[in-house]
Amino acid sequence: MIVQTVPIRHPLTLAAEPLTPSSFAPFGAVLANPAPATLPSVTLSASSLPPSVGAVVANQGTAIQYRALAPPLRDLYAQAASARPSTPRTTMFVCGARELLPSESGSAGLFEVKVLERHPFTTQTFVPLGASAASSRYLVIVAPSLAPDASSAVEKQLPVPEGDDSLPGRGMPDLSRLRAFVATGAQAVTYGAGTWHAPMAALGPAGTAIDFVVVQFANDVPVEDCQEVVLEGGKEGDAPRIVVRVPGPPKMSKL
Ligand SMILES: NC(=O)N[C@@H](O)C(=O)O
Repeated sequence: MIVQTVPIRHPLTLAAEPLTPSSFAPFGAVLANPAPATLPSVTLSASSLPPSVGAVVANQGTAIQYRALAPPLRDLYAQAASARPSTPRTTMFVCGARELLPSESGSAGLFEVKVLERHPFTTQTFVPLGASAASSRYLVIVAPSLAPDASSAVEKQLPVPEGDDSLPGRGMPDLSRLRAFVATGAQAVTYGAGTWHAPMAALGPAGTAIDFVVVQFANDVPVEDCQEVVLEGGKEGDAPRIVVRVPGPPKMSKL
């Protein structure tokens, strides 16, 4: 549900970066095969598996399992004011490719960020389904939280988990520190609990879509499940906007 309108005070154009586990670590986790060239085999030795992702040979040598691919999913609804219990949810978002604004710089185009949202009590994982690792792409846009504004009555009333410094906290998004990442069809992404993020933005030709399996917890109390803010630059034509410069798709090599 929409909880607040946040004014855009300064125009911002930021370049989308490639999504990597380390660059995205402050906001959540990237899920991808850590060693795509390593295939399971009965003769595979532990030393040829990547370290620190919990790699083990599984299924009688016919699989590799990465047991520590990402931090555990989080369900913090025990702290929700309604006391309404959560349940795990597996849903699907069919995300149509977003229209990009024209850009003069030779990039694929510009994506305008108009809305951010957070799920204060749950992680949320998006797994692209059937997407091409080489050609499917989507934008992951996130922002850290500002320090809480004690003078804001709206903010004070928003339900968020308390007393855990590892969480982003109650504050509104820090628009000056927004980050944008380009993910490929070979990557899934988990937004950390309470992390401000833009609604999923699939990239690609008009009329195409990416299907995502989405895994999260929810209790059906709208303000506890999803808090949205609308970013507003004002009514004038030259009002400040936030735009992400999206690089063009990778060139396919011809055989
Ligand atoms: N991220 C996204 O596209 N949407 C949501 O987070 C949602 O729960 O609506």
